[in-house]
Amino acid sequence: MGHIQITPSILNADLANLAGEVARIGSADWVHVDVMDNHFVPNLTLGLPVVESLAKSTALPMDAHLMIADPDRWAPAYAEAGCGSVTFHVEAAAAPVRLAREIRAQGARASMALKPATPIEPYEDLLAELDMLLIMTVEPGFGGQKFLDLCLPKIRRARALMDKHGVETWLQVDGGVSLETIERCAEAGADVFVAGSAVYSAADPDRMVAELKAKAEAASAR
Ligand SMILES: O=C(CO)[C@@H](O)[C@H](O)COP(=O)(O)O
Ligand SMILES: [Fe+2]
Repeated sequence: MGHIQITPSILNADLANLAGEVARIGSADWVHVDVMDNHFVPNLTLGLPVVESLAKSTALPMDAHLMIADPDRWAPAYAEAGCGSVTFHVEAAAAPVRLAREIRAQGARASMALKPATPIEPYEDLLAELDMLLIMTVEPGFGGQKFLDLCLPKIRRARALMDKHGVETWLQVDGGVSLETIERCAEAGADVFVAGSAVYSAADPDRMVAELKAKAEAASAR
């Protein structure tokens, strides 16, 4: 298991002031950027030119979460645009192994996401190709949704498969992560935590990042 990392999602931040919003989370490990295309998910956010500008405007590494159709076409470009980690959805990818290799070849960490109803078991042999596995804990598309406890057994099974194969793959959770739910995720074996509304609805977002991290660290040590 990697060390505990917090990657705030800017989805519910002030999108007219992205650089300023990212400056409010200086102690975060990554900035999580949700790219939605209104095809793979019923929502539209931002795309490559905005991500490229944002990557230049902050010292924090960018964690791009691509909720788009045809990631095979687009994901390597996000790595080229300066994202340190690029996540594609396996439900949308035509050739996930080739895509993960292309992302790595561009110098970024390759990550694959699973929606709540997508099982991990068919992808067991892909884990070594991935730097991170993202287990969604809400249906992708919107911030501020309620955490789905039904995803916890999958997090445990994914962690067990990673241990079995001895891989260094990080295990990220995304959706409804808060001070109330983060311990459950950490106890189940997650080590990278996306938090959107929990961070940006807090009076002091950077302090919330620290509080989330402390809770996850304590829970993962148990
Ligand atoms: O990918 C997504 C939603 O599809 C997430 O990154 C959310 O945007 C996180 O927001 P909260 O659920 O933490 O409010
Ligand atoms: Fe996300």
